[in-house]
Amino acid sequence: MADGGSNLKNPSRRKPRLNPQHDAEKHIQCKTDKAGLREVFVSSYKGQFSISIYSIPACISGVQSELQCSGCTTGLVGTSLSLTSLFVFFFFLKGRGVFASVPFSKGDFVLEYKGKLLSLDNSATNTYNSTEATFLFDFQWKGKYFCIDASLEDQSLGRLVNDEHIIPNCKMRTIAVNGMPHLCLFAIRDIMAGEEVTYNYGDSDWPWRKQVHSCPVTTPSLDEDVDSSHQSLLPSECVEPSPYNGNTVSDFASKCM
Ligand SMILES: C[S@@+](CC[C@H](N)C(=O)[O-])C[C@H]1O[C@@H](n2cnc3c(N)ncnc32)[C@H](O)[C@@H]1O
Repeated sequence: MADGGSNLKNPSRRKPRLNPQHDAEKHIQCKTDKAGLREVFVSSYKGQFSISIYSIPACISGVQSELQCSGCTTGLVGTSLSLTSLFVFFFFLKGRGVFASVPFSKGDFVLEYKGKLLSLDNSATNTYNSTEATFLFDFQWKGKYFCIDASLEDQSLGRLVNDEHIIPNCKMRTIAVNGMPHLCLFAIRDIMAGEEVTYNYGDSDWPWRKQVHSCPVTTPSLDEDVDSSHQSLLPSECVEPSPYNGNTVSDFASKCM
């Protein structure tokens, strides 16, 4: 019987799967995002809004139906249900997110969280507004503290991946290239085409997590996970400056070979 040229019928002719670590290194060096991912603005009502109950933070001004955070622009707009209550409902819009347009397998490299690498050793003072601060990712590497500042709108996708602390499909790990750390997302389970790429932002009490989940699921884990998190940006902290006073380290990335 003719095999029709199908790789499915002849496994030896299938393209070998790239080692995920090498795949990550290749994309870091080429400074490109992987094919098979796309940016989507999450704007429909179908599960894209979360409803949070939260005490009224100091940065909120206004009364009753027009409460609005003076510093935040990430969808932090809410309506007071009761003047006497310390609680208010907020409707959070996720904004942009990253979706897989092809399937990914458990273990695959998915994306790099690109940005400026800042170190506590560097002395320049950076200040961020509340929106920019949501793109700062703190992590430890070789016993030192670093931060990836992804606040610049650079068209990269890693900075647009949203938080999911119960059933994330990716986990952040550090990958060293040319002696410098890079933050990369790897799939911790199979990801279907059409699924949103997510990871756990860390242990902060993020306001959008206040929604009720009826079916908690245990999160699978990988070794060598990075001990890291986005900087906490609770409404009451939204004008706090970044603790990082670092110079930009921008010359570590290799040119595409
Ligand atoms: C690093 S940015 C992610 C990209 C962002 N969605 C955007 O459009 O720029 C982090 C911000 O996304 C939003 N976000 C992330 N995960 C979310 C979630 N699960 N629910 C609601 N908003 C989320 C919050 O506004 C958060 O401050």
